[in-house]
Amino acid sequence: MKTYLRLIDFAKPLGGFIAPYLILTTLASIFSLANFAMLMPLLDILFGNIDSSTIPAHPLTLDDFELSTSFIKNYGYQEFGRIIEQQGPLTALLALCSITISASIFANIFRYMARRMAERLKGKTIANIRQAMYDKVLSLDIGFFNNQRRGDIVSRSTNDIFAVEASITQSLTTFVREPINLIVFFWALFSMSPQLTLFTLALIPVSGGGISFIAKKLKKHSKDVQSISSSLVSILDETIGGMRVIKAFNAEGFVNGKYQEENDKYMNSFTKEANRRELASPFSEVMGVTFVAVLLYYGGKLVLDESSSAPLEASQFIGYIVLFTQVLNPAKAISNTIGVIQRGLAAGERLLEFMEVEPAIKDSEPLKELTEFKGSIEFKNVHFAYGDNKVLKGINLSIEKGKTVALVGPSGGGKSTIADLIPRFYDVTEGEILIDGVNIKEYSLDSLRRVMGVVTQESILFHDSIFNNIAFGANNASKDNVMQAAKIANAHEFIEKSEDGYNTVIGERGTKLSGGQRQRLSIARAVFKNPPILILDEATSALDTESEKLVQDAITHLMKNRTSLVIAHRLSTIQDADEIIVIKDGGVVERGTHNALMQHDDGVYKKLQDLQSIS
Ligand SMILES: Nc1ncnc2c1ncn2[C@@H]1O[C@H](COP(=O)(O)OP(=O)(O)OP(=O)(O)O)[C@@H](O)[C@H]1O
Repeated sequence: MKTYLRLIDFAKPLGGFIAPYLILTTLASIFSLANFAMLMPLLDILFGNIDSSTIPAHPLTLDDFELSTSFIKNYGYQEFGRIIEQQGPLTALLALCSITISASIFANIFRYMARRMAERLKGKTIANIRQAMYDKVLSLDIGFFNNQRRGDIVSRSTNDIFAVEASITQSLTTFVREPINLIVFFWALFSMSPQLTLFTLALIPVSGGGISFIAKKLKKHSKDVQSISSSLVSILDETIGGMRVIKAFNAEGFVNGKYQEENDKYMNSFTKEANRRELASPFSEVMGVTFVAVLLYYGGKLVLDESSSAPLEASQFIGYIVLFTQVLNPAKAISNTIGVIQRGLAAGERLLEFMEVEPAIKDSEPLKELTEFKGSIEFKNVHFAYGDNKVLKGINLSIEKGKTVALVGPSGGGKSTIADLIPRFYDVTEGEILIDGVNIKEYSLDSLRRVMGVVTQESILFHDSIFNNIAFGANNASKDNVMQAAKIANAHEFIEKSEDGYNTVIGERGTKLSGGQRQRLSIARAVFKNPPILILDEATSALDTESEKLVQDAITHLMKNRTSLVIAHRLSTIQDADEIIVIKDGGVVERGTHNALMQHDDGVYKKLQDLQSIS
């Protein structure tokens, strides 16, 4: 119930929905009741039970109106009697049929209007949930995504949202609409024969109990189906992302086997769930027919037994049975909805579980704004671990304003991790990082990240125009500024040659561009942002000489007049750095200028340098 109430929150505000929906539904229900009730006078006209003798000695007028079936019946029969007397039974039949059609038209107009409202609510709910999911994804820290499969999140935001949406809106509409139908129809049934109606009411809990038992059984399987289907999305996502490798390694069969295995699991779970779900329908069907049969027997006895205290006319009894079948529909709808809700709740729990994840990195109060970078970035005895894996062990370093510090060292030593700590992609586990003497945790994340630009080893581009990729995150960027940034990053020329220039849409993750072009766009993006601090994970090693020179030039332009932390893989690029820090196994093993480090004959830097000059 708690889950349900929290999910309902996404459908809010409900104020504008409930009242009009209630009114429209009540009107629709009253008109359909009128529609079905016409059967009784119809039968009575055919059997000759209505004629001029049904006009009482003191005819009823509308002043005598009261909301009871007996008034409506007597008044109606009196009027039909009049028509038969004056114009014959055929005209009365015609009048009756016209009333039936009109009632049906009105019932359907109101029902349609109510449905439109319900659909709008559905659309709104789904949009709200999607937005909340997306907001949550954006708010989470990078570390979260290391442990979570992407497909799982994608699946939650599609399959689970649909299940939740169906269950919430269906429950809201069913639980508003069907009780009204039940009240209206039961009111009619009750005033036609209290005895018979009390009898049916006593039977309802029996079928209700059976149906809710099945609904409970449904819930467990739904959870299995949802989680397997998200695993399928994950595999598909990984397959598309890794298509080159799959093909190059002839691994189609291998990945297909994995997919098939999950798919079979899905099929089995799905079938199990569907079998149970489908059981609900025949179960309630048989229940309904049994109901009617019991009712036929009991009601038939009342019709046949002339001496009964509450005798029933045959036409009334037939009318009663028809109305009663209409009561079964809402009852069935309610029981179906219980099944849908159970499924929705299983999906809803998964969604809420995701929405409850607190980002590990967030602003702490009171906040300081880092408006301008004035002095230095300092690492003081910084330790860091990914879970239990201790990666940094007591790093001390300082980058003065305007200087360039380069990190070099063997792969896996912790260089990228050091870089990730400055924009707080991760938080230190021990020690502190200061900017202008203040712990970076005291600054707002927004202002901290505003003063720095990050160029990563892998150029991350979005499926959008080149213009928007360069001006990423900025509203109303001017064409001149974007072009200027592209020129500095040596990207202007190739952009101009692309089919639509700056408006060319690059494929997903920039697949339509070469590696060097992608990197120059990433650099242009950093130039455009124009941050005082630059964090650069160099990736020139993957490029050919021509392209590398263009990228290297771009980087040199980018670093001009900035404070930079550069992770260098090609040592030739950082020889002019103010300080070179050699990182190995999570610690600083050497530091100094290029010339100073080259003096240590058996130093790590010298060895790395020698290795690279051989290759
Ligand atoms: N997201 C992560 N989750 C867990 N462990 C990680 C994660 N990223 C890196 N590591 C581990 O942390 C250690 C340091 O990695 P890091 O990427 O900082 O090294 P690096 O010096 O930048 O290496 P390279 O030069 O190859 O890029 C490695 O042992 C790596 O396995």
